[in-house]
Amino acid sequence: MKRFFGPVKMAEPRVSDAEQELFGGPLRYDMGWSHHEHAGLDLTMMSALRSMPALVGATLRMAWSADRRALLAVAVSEIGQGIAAAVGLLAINAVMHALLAGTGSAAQRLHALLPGLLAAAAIGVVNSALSAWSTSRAGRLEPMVERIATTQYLAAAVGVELEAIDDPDFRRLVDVAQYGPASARRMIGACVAALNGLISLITTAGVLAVLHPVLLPLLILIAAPRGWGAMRVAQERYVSVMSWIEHVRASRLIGNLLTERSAAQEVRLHAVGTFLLSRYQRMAESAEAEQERLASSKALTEWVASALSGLAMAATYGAMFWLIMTGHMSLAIAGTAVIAVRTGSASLGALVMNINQLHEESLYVRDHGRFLAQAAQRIIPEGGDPVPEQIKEIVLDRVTYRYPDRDTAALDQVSLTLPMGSVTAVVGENGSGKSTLMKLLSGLLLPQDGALRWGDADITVLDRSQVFERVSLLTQDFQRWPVTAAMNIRLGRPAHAATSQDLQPSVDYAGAGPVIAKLPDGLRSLLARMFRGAIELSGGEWQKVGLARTHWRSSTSQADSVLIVDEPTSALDPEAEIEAFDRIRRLAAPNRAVVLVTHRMSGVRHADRIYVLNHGRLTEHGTHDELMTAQGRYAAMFDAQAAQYAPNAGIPKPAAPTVADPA
Ligand SMILES: Nc1ncnc2c1ncn2[C@@H]1O[C@H](COP(=O)(O)OP(=O)(O)OP(=O)(O)O)[C@@H](O)[C@H]1O
Repeated sequence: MKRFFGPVKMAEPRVSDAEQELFGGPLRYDMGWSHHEHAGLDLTMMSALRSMPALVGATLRMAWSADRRALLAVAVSEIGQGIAAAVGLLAINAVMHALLAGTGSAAQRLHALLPGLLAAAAIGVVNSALSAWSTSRAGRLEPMVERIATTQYLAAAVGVELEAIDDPDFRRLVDVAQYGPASARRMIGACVAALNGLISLITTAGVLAVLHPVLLPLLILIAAPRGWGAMRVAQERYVSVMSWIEHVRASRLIGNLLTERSAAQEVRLHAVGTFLLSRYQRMAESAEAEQERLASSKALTEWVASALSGLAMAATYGAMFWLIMTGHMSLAIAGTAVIAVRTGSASLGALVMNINQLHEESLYVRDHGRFLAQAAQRIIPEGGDPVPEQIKEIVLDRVTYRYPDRDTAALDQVSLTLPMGSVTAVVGENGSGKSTLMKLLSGLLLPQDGALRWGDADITVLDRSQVFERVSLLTQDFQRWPVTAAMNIRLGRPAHAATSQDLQPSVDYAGAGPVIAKLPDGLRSLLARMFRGAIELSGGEWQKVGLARTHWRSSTSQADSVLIVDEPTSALDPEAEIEAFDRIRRLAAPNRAVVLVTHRMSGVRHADRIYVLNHGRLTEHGTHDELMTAQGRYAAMFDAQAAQYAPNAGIPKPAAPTVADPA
């Protein structure tokens, strides 16, 4: 019994050996993120039914705000169809009476049939016209609702703090919620159909109750098992989708890697292709096994539901037979009742299916709603004090930051000052916290301890959008937008209109002139390999376009600002690298502080101040000469790099292996 009526449980994850091998275990949601809000994961029938009105209400509110006239038109036409169905039944009842209970000759009885038949025909015409009207209005509403839900989803995703995007739980919610808009669209159709079913059921039930009171409960008995079956199947499917979503995503990821350009070389050279392909197949097979399990479970549930419904149908006809035999029901009424029970059970069955679809879709709409609610809590706050035009310096005062899923702080009590007009370099080993420091400086992350001040104002009281306005960022993994070269530069400050002439100084500044000259359409060339006629640039060429974008951003604002460059030259050849560092230094202006993060020690020696980060702590700072004299970590890093280029250093000898290589 529990198998059919208990809460839907997630299938025990069966770990495929491919998953174990590639990911170290099963890739499944533990549903923990759902649990904390809705204790006991609301997948019982009653809780599903309880939460549905609110979710249907939310979708209808979206439809109302999209086009209230269309929504009203749908409601009116559906109510009209329901009334037409009841009037149609009454017309049939009149026909039955004329046929079975009428008196007179056959011709007279046929004449008496005519008004009822004509009325039924006219009602049929009205009904189909109303149905067509409803279909056309619902067809208008559906894409609008999907668009509104998608826009809400995207707006919420772009508006949240960077910390939320880095949070794995929130990221999962972002993934799950993407199904919400399409479900909201389908909910409109399901709402319309459910409304139609409900109204025609109410009217049919009204007619049945008038014909004989016992017919109504019997009608409900027929449809109840089907309703239960449909809901149960929907819940099982939802739980399955949720528990397998990571698995599906992982096997899709492997599939994509096999065809991706960036992986093409290793796929071939290391024979990764055939290896991953076999794992992909094994993972797909375990997903297929889950589909099969679901289909068998669905078949069993539906079979039980149909059997129970069939029993109820037999009981109904048995009761009618008994009523006729005992003279409690006339033959004419019984004839109409048979038709009404058939129409009623059909519309009840359809209603149940529609409510089931509503329920299934509402589960996804609920995730969408939950995402919007969480995003609203993690949104970058709007408003705040304006950032003063002149700020003199940006100060970090004993700032600490720890990523949500980490035990140790990425930055620990870091203090530094960035005066306007200066170039500050930050160096340190991999993972020492340089990029985290840049995210804090730019206002993308907020200090968890300590303070970050722009001039005299603490960043927490400032209008963050104005802080962002003042920051230019060039990172090594800057976005390569699949748009034209001109737009790639202009996206540094998209709100600022720009002609090709306006962008030319930025192109010249970045030394990107020869790159653009090589393109078939100059700045108008599309830079995206996936589109026909588009061009792909090399890594170094892209970096020049990135530098031009940064210049465009910096040159379009005169207010005091900060320019952050994080490994800007990683893909540049030695000559271009020297030029690039020179250009970056030249960007330091009286109204601009430049912060440079790099592993290339030659690029930092001319910086006004150099800070050395080690395991999230600032260990040294000073000018190049001061730090070299101090003979600390900086001097060691600088000497190590310089030694590789010293004229008499020769080719550096590889260190002797500490463990003998058996190969
Ligand atoms: N989004 C994140 N979520 C969790 N931990 C992170 C995240 N980003 C960085 N970290 C961790 O924070 C620490 C500092 O990382 P950060 O990227 O700031 O170092 P970095 O000095 O810029 O390194 P690299 O020179 O390799 O670019 C590392 O231990 C890293 O694993």
